[in-house]
Amino acid sequence: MNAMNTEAGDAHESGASGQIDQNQQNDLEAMLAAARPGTGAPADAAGQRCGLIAIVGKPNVGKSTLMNALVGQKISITSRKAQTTRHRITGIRTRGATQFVFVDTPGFQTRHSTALNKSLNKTVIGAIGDVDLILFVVEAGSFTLADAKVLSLFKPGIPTLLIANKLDTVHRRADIAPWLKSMQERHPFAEFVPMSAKKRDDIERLYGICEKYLPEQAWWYAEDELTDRSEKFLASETVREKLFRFTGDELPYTSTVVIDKFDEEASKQHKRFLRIAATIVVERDSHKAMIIGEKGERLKRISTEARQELEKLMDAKVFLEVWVKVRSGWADDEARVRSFGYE
Ligand SMILES: Nc1nc2c(ncn2[C@@H]2O[C@H](COP(=O)(O)OP(=O)(O)OP(=O)(O)O)[C@@H](O)[C@H]2O)c(=O)[nH]1
Repeated sequence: MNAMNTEAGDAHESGASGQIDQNQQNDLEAMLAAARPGTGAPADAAGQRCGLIAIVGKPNVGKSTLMNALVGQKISITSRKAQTTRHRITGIRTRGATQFVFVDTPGFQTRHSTALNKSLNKTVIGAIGDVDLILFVVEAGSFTLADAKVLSLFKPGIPTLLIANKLDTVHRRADIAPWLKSMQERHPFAEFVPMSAKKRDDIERLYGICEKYLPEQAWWYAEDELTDRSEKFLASETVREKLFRFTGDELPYTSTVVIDKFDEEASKQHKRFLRIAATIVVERDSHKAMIIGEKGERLKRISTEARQELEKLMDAKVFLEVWVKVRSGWADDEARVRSFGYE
């Protein structure tokens, strides 16, 4: 794009001095239109960069917060509760000549080894095998066994940045330098980035650092695309976020949301009308009661907030039904985990 912009500038100057004729002007406009993203493959990818970036780390270190800040809009679901991100989610951001394609990964579970956790760990390994850059996120000043287990999965050869996140919570900044030195001995990190995913300036700096590691190639997506996940997936993530928000720390992370119906129907009153049915699957009757709440109040709030958010997200009128079902022990049952879509 840079090359194209320069040519456009030159043409404008010569046009102003009367040196460019109408045919040349038409040719130039056609050439610029062909190079514009979203109108088909660029005719000339000169100067464009594009690549995959995996954001990896143990649960709760701030991976979703980081990706949302980098993509500039909420895509992945964040919450104070660990393990809310189960799926591989991509966020896309195009800035200047560079397209950053982010892969968020589930928190790496080391403590329990149920079928669900094994499936999560497989997703992490799958996500980092074929990327151009890994952002390994840890909490600044801390390195635990869980961090070490994630780090041990990395294949040599993929440049890895150590993202020392939540720097704003470190009171003794003097401790960071020796800690970084000890990290240098653990892995050949390409660079160290002490930062806070909640600080705009740090996010800006991070784009500049990541850019260098992405190969020169034509963009894969249109300039304004943010995610390639389906609306159905976003619907289940939205219900799940509300579920965890309204149940706090009481509900185990093994609870999940399955979308049973996602239909777009014709409507005279609304430009889009979506009929969605979701089932929250829990392990125990007591969890079901907790979600439903006194006289169904809690489930009503979960559904209402999810519907309102989905209407904004999908620019549509949404009719949402939410059910709660008990499936005891499903997190231990490999076939069931697969039937819910966690490969
Ligand atoms: N103070 C501070 N808090 C942060 C920062 N980044 C993230 N957090 C908080 O840390 C908590 C966990 O953040 P998430 O982004 O959900 O973490 P995650 O790594 O995606 O977690 P999982 O989905 O469980 O794998 C949230 O309460 C965030 O608000 C930061 O830079 N500073």
